[in-house]
Amino acid sequence: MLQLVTALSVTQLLLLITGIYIFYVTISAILDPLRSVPGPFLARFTRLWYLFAIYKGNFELRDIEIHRLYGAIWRVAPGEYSIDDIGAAKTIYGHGKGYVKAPWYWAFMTPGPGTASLFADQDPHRHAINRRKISSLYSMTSLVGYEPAVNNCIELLTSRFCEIADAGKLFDFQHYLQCYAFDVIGEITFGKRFGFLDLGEDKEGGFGYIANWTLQQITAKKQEAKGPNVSEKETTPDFIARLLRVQEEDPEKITNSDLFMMCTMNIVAGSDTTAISLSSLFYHLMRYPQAYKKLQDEIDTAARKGRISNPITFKEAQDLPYLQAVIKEALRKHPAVGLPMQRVVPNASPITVAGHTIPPGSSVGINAWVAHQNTSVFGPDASEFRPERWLEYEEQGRNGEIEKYFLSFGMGSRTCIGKNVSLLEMSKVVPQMLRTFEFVIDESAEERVDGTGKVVGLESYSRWFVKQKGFMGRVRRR
Ligand code: HEM
Repeated sequence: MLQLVTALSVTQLLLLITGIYIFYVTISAILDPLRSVPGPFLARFTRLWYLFAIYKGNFELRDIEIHRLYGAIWRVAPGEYSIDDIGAAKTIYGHGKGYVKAPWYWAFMTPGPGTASLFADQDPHRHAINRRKISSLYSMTSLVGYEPAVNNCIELLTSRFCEIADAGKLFDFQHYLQCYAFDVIGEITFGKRFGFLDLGEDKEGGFGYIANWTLQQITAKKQEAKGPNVSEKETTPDFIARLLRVQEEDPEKITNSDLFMMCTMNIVAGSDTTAISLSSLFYHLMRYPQAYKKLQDEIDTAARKGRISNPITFKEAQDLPYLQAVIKEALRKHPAVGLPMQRVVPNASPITVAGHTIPPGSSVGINAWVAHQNTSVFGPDASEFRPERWLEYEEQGRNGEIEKYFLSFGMGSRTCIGKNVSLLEMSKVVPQMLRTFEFVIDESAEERVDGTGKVVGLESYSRWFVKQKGFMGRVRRR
């Protein structure tokens, strides 16, 4: 046999390998116990269909479209399924159900043995230990300490918008909201901004730039901690200072690689997501003038009656019901993550969706974009931006029920640890901007239209995050 193979030319060998591969995937597809699950033909045989669909940059829309065609489940790749089922969400993401993150998350792993980013870790035990180490830094009580950092960045964003308003310039909203989100998370994490708002521009270099910057800040903070100014050390409220204090007491508890991982995670997971959500919020306010006016009235009335300070505190912002409904609706309408959040079906807890029992080892996930367009949960107007729906759910006592399918921050044990931080950033910046400026979308903004010609949102580009582009607008002082 070996002699036969070695006698083949390179072309013949390649043809043989291709033939064996095609035979293998065809037999696997025929014998697949879930062959009745619908989906694109190619996706039965290869992951390439899924990879290509993601590469095109608008998978979230494709996912909605295909669910409309096939219902609650379709195959994205062999052994991998996209699900749209509120009952399944509890099983897939519920605490203690044993559904771990799928191998897809390896793409986000940090190099190095024994280390794993909190976001990508597939080991539930190690993940729980690491999450516990830092969860208090994201708690509501810790947030008060981060408010001055947010205030500083709001002040800078206000200065940039004043300059743009006075120059009568057209500007890209997404860009400035991105600068804001990066600088806030920089200041919260390291007590130091990236400086994007100071310059009005961000820096090229992606993850490499962030990793370098993080290392520099950790080194600087460690030096500072060794310095004589102990009183400053004790009052500094930033994230890294708190971690260093824990490390000093117990170096085993927070290792150097923990420090690096936790700080970079804040930047990587917390900046684009917040900028995307804020862009969604400002875009929808401008496209739904009634909602804009209602929010403006709520803020102006609260300011007139002295119910909000300048700058507004997080506590005061939480007491503005329409503002909170607008934030939630912006998160619902344009979730930051645009792919199904895939988990592996465990032996102990299989799942049945639309009559299909999915075997252990398969990958299943729900895409927040699909969930949030589900009309049986969010009503026939699910595709509309209507903040009032959140106030109605509350009145009807249905909040708990709806929350089960609100997936902007994920769900269960892997739910977003930075949720409160992002709500702090959003809740403060929106009223501050609206009481100072008037925003108008420009006709040159790039928008998505559906098959009927209806505008459905801003043009976006997605791989994992669904990032808006061409969000051009104007700002005037009020
Ligand atoms: C509006 C802003 C944000 C959105 C929409 C968002 C969304 C999400 C989602 C959907 C997940 C779960 C992903 C999955 O299951 O695959 C997640 C996890 C995570 N997020 Fe956020 N996020 C936001 C802000 C932040 C901020 C500000 C931080 C940090 C300060 C942060 C840090 C993390 C971390 C560390 C995880 C992994 C948690 C774990 O696996 O235990 N996020 N986020």
